[in-house]
Amino acid sequence: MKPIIAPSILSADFAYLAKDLEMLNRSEADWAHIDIMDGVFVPNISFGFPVLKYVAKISKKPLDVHLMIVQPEKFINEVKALGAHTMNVHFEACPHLHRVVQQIREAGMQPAVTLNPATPVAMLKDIIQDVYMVLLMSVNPGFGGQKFIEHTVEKVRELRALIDSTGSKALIEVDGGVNLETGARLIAAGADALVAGSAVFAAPDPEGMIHSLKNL
Ligand SMILES: O=C(CO)[C@H](O)[C@H](O)COP(=O)(O)O
Ligand SMILES: [Fe+2]
Repeated sequence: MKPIIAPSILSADFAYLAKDLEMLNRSEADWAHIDIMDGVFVPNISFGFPVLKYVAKISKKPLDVHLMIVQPEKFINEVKALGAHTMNVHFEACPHLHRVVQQIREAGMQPAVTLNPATPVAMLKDIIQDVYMVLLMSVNPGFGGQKFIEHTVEKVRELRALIDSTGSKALIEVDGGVNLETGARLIAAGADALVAGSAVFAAPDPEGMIHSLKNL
């Protein structure tokens, strides 16, 4: 099966965002990955809902929303109003993760749990049956264009084993430093979905790069 490809608009040209979103609409991308940062959970601020309202208007791709913010449960209604497909919340930002996952599902979105590089896969044991997807960060969240953390490949294998041993249907998505080389190894290890920011938007032919990632 071909991987799900979710280009991250964090690396798009914000001055010409509509142009980049229209490129994504034409491309073989499956989802548009949306990185929301609050300057508290991560040391950077990206964009918020007033901007994303227009992104949602132009994008024809389902939105894969990655919230790098504290108390993400406060924004379930705002994410829902965007028409988001997936709402990714960080394990490290949610002391009451089970409740947040339930609330996301009740709001009609697919709940996904994201792990920082230093959070072990084993922490997911009691939530893996309840989530649509697990997003493994392969860089420390906050910035695009960082170097891929090698240990993520082993984490994908561990997560695949956990999913298979519990009968969960959770998808495995990986985010950070994904390109054709790291992407191929992640898929071989059992990843279902790849997020790619700079690999797509800094490529001479972004649409061609999405095609190449899709056909890894
Ligand atoms: O969540 C993120 C950063 O926190 C981004 O999705 C990720 O960094 C994508 O950018 P790149 O592919 O350039 O690493
Ligand atoms: Fe992301």
